[in-house]
Amino acid sequence: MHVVRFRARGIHIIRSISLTCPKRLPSSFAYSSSSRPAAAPEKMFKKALQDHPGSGTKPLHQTDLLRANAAAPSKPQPQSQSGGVKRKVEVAESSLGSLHNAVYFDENDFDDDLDLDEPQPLIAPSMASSAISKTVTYPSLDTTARNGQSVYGNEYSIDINYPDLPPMSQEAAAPQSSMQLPWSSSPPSHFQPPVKKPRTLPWTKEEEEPREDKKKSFVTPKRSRPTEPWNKSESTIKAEQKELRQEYKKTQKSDANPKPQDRSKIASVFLTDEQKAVSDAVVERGKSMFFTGSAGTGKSVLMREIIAKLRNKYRKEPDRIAVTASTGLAACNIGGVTLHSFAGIGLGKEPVPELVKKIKKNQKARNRWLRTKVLIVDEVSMVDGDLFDKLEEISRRIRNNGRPFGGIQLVVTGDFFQLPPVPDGSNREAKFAFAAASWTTCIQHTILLTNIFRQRDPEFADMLNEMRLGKITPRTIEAFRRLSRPLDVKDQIEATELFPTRAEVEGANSARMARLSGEIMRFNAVDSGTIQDPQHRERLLANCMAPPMIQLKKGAQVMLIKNMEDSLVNGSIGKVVAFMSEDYFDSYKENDKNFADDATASDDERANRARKKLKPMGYKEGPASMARKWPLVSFLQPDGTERHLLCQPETWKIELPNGEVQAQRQQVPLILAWALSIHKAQGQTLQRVKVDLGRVFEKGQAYVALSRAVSQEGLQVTRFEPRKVMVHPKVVEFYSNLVTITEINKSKSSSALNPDDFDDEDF
Ligand SMILES: Nc1ncnc2c1ncn2[C@@H]1O[C@H](COP(=O)(O)OP(=O)(O)OP(=O)(O)O)[C@@H](O)[C@H]1O
Ligand SMILES: [Mg+2]
Repeated sequence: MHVVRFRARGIHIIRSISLTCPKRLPSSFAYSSSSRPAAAPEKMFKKALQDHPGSGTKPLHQTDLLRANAAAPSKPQPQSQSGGVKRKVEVAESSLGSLHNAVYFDENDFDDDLDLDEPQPLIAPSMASSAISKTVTYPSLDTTARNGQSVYGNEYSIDINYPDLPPMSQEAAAPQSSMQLPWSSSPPSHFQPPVKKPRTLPWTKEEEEPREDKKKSFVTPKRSRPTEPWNKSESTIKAEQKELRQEYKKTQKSDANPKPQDRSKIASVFLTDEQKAVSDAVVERGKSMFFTGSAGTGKSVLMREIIAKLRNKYRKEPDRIAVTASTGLAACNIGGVTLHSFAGIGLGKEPVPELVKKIKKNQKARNRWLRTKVLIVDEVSMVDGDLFDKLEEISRRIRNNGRPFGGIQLVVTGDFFQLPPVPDGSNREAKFAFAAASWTTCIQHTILLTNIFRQRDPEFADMLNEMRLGKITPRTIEAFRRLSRPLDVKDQIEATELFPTRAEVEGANSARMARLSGEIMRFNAVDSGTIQDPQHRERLLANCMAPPMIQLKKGAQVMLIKNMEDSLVNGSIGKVVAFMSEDYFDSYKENDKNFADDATASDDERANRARKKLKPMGYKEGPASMARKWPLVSFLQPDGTERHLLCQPETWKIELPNGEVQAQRQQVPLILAWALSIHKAQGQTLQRVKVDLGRVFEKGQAYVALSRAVSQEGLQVTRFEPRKVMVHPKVVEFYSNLVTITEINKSKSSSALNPDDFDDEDF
């Protein structure tokens, strides 16, 4: 891949001009295509990461451009279409405050730290979920990308041979909160993350070689006859010793070679060159970066990788990394806290000196500011510019360090074409973070990611990119209007309808639930954490993806809201097929031969037959049936297969950088998914989506909603109106500075970038 650097106003673009079809990326993805050979992208990138001096507010001169090599892109990049976007863009009315209240979580996102000094209870481990799978043919299903949060479900794996990854170090794999608390007397094993035991139904046996531990659980271990220790013969002792040695060898072997499934769960995603370049710049060189790109360019995947690597880098001082996001929902998704919560500024309305006083009074908040070396900010498009400036000044003052952001390294991501900052109730128009006075001094490098992973169809990706930039051609308008037809689906999974307001979502989901017959099963969350005040805790958890209570019935359409395994990820859609206890579920595998003929039966039939067959075998309905029943969900996978998961409670944490879990929720990892709010859908990848554009009212909403879909076949759009595609002119202007390189390269081929421009001295 060729990498070109462009520097203007403190902005660098690392752009792939040529994808020489890297191992992991099918060449159909070579969006930005050129046939020139690559020239040491690593070196060029190093050059691109040259320390940025001072404010970086130089005006854009063409002489500022550097070229990595003589290869100009043979075809303009999709993003480059915004270059010179001068057309009038529609701006939505500002009086939308009431609608915002219905959609966004306003003060719920902004907690204060008053209760931080309360004692910390031990954290309960999350319960394991169990998975089973079988193959079913789903006609006309798109087989494209999975959910945005899956770093394991690499949808291109069919095309590419990946090398085996080395196992991740334990420090990297274990979440921060699993570290032993210094004051605790519990043994270290109590702080290890719970081991998940995937469970397999018998009919999956032919497809999947059972893992070592499963094999063990099926086989009754050989035991030597009990003998009094003083009454053992020499040969018995020798036999026992031999057995012990073999056992020991086995355990050693399995420790050295993690099971394939475990490895897939902890394995890193294969980053593309541009993603890797960003990761190296952040982790190895400590650069302050903003990486952005269209929906589906892997920003979230990259951010998760960066967080994992940084956690590994600072494994001895985990509180050096602060993981934050603009909203509670986004924070919950990456296991962090809101930016407000991290800062300890409450709503943050006061002037900086008052906020500084407030923080200084709060020892924990003050310590956070002093200890933090890297501040991660996800979904920055919803961070207010004035807040960014305030935080920058607060950091300098509290840390007594005059460098930008008090010397803290910033790692920021998001797409400003997506949802904008939440208005604060005043009439003031929300200010984007990039418009903050301190933005250019704090962000040393801006990187535009260009490979779109979510949509494999380049035509669809182009349509969405036009929409993103607010520059829709008549041809694209026509194409979107053609998508008003109902989806042609032959299985049970319906398209998830996206709505702008929560009320619409709740209305749609309850109407569908009411249509189902059958018993309602209610699942209440178990909340805990260091915040003892129930209201405060509730406020913190209000933005958690998992609801405090969920009602389900057999046949309910649900979305998985946690990454479980490579193909069962946040965003997977499925149907509840049964409710059963863990013991009952286990009975399947223990009696697998009895169910071998069940492959064609429905899950209900299977469960009934199982019950009948188990009874004569000594299965008692007693304790097992009294035990808590969990939803068994049949999930649809991108390749058209079906996979079953017994959905037992998972844990969501609101965790401070020092590992303190302010609040946590244990709940079944499901939400109803006939309908979903656009706010909750942000960041998701969905196979089947339905959007009524007549309802959208906010800039970026239409783009966020439609760009969740992976294919045109899986997208239904009604009332498509170009005027509904609202783009903020300031965002267009900001991005136009990032993408004018193609134009400039085209018009000024003599200023072709030279590889020598990427010498290391530039750093
Ligand atoms: N390097 C990669 N290799 C393969 N697939 C990837 C890679 N990076 C991302 N993906 C896949 O692309 C899809 C979109 O990724 P992701 O959600 O990170 O995009 P995003 O830029 O955060 O999108 P959005 O702006 O909508 O949040 C996911 O299915 C993810 O698994
Ligand atoms: Mg994302």
